[in-house]
Amino acid sequence: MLTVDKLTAGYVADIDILHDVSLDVPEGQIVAVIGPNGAGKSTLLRAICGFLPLKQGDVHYHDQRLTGLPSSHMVNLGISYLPQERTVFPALSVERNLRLGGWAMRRDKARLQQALERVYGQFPLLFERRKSKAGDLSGGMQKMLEVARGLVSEPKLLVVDEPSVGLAPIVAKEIYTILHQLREQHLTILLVDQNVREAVALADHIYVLELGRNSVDGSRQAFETNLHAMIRDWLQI
Ligand SMILES: Nc1ncnc2c1ncn2[C@@H]1O[C@H](COP(=O)(O)OP(=O)(O)OP(=O)(O)O)[C@@H](O)[C@H]1O
Repeated sequence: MLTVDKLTAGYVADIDILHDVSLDVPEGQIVAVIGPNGAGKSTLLRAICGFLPLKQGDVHYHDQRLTGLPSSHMVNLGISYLPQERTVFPALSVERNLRLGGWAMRRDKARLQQALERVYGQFPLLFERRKSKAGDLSGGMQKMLEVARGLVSEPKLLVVDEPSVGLAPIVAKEIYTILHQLREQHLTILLVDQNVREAVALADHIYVLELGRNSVDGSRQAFETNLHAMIRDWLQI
């Protein structure tokens, strides 16, 4: 569904952060990218989603070349990107935030209403707080709102960067429960995560990025068997 082929990118002209990175995200699967701090995981998602120009390589989504397309096109193609940074509009209500997620369908009021009802069905806590200002929600609920807002547009591919960063472990657990539910619904997800254990538990296939390059990749089963050795390697203990 999504193919990244030998992608090279960086923030300034003469320094590359990613070098020849390749990966495949098959339809209906969850693919996780893990790796040490600064490996370039967030940079990879930014480059895939059009927020950072590629210096070399290609990104294809089905038969469409994404390379060079502006990030604003992604939602029309069925791709929803949830960056690591907080992106809720704190002064707007939960419902107004969700409606912004359905911006592309704003002229079709019945469809937007249906999409909201579907999302409220998945996130009953957000329905209860629909009139609250998003800024009054806890950090965990704000992240939940971001995920829900990303789903209003009925994406085919969800690109998620570090969904649990900054959240207390018990709250992070709720976010992973939501991602597991999305997996049951066969949504295709590309996930970047520092939480190796959760990422491996969730993903069908895992890629390790080190110093901006592909390291190993393999199935969840292979990683579960090797997880301890891998974490020891990273921590160098
Ligand atoms: N906006 C930016 N401008 C310039 N350099 C950046 C920018 N964002 C990240 N970098 C640099 O790119 C490199 C990779 O960072 P990136 O955030 O992609 O790594 P990461 O694997 O996601 O790590 P982390 O898990 O710590 O976020 C780092 O050296 C970082 O300093």
